[in-house]
Amino acid sequence: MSPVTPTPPAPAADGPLLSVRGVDVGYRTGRRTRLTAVHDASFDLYPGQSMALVGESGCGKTTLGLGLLRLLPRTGTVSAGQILFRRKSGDQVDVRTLAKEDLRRFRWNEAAMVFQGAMNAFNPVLRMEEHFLDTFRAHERRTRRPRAEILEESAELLEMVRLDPARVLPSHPHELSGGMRQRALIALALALRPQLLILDEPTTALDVLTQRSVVEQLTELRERLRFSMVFITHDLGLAAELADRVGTMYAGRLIETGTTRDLFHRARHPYTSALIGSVPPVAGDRHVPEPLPGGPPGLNALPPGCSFEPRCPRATEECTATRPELRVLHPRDEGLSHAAACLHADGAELPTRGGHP
Ligand SMILES: Nc1ncnc2c1ncn2[C@@H]1O[C@H](COP(=O)(O)OP(=O)(O)OP(=O)(O)O)[C@@H](O)[C@H]1O
Repeated sequence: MSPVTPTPPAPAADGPLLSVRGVDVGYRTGRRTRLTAVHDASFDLYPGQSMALVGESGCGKTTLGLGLLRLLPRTGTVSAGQILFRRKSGDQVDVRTLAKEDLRRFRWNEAAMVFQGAMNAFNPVLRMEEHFLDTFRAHERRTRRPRAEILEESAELLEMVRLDPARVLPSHPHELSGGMRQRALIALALALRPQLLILDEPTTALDVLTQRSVVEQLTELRERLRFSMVFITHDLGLAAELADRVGTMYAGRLIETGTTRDLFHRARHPYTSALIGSVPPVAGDRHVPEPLPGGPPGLNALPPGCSFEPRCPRATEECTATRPELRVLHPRDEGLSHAAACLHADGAELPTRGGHP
């Protein structure tokens, strides 16, 4: 079988692939009511970077991920900000302004999403080969290609994620294991060589060994195809392993961003520190996990100051009145600055007991 088509060179390394600026995302919750689930999100993602979004349930990670590709449910909208994306052509577009047809081409060709729980992503009545044929035919710019040619390329994609095409292509989704489906979904998402892959809890439904192999394959694929990744996870071990950058979200806001090392070793926001402290370490360091009591505030009843203040061991009176902005503490190029939204971010070091790399 012919080798997989060589990867086009990554876009000019002189600018970000994705520039998210002041993005708000909300849902309509009633005839006159709205809920802002993501507030003022801003970050730059450069070609080849992998960024994890972490935080407790309901903090807005999935909403932000879906918003970036305008894949929100009907009731959801990106209501403010810009999502600037450098296309393969080199032009920069604001994803918010793409017209329907252009948006359809943008997805899969330039950016693709791997959803949580691969079963729901596939149509149960279609064989896997149909899913590949449909994806290529619906999104490719080229003129209609013969079925055999597309299937050959699909087989190469499946081999790339170490699946046997002869077994997978004729099967229906339910005839495959969860791990096989998840890998097939990753292969499908990469079919048109997008520059950006957004993964929402890519390994959650899988057993530990299968998780491991999916993680290894993602790492390998990223080295080979050089796409950028934003992945949403509850699993801090996965974040430490797959990401070179992390963004912590709390109550709809990005409250700390930096390199993986910054967040796991030099966290400057008490929430990041508590989140890391609340899970067992991946390796080494035998700290006893300390649960983080309470939960994030309701999004329509946010406290006037810092949203984390009611749970924060460091909170002072000032924190009840002033909402801290995400402030750069350690500037670096390529979106890698360490920034935290805490009035006391310059204070004493916070415990980082994660034992993560
Ligand atoms: N379709 C929707 N309609 C209304 N509100 C929604 C909808 N989807 C999500 N929300 C609300 O938006 C907020 C953010 O949810 P989101 O799923 O983005 O958080 P998350 O951090 O990804 O959580 P999880 O880790 O559990 O997936 C939550 O308060 C949630 O209830």
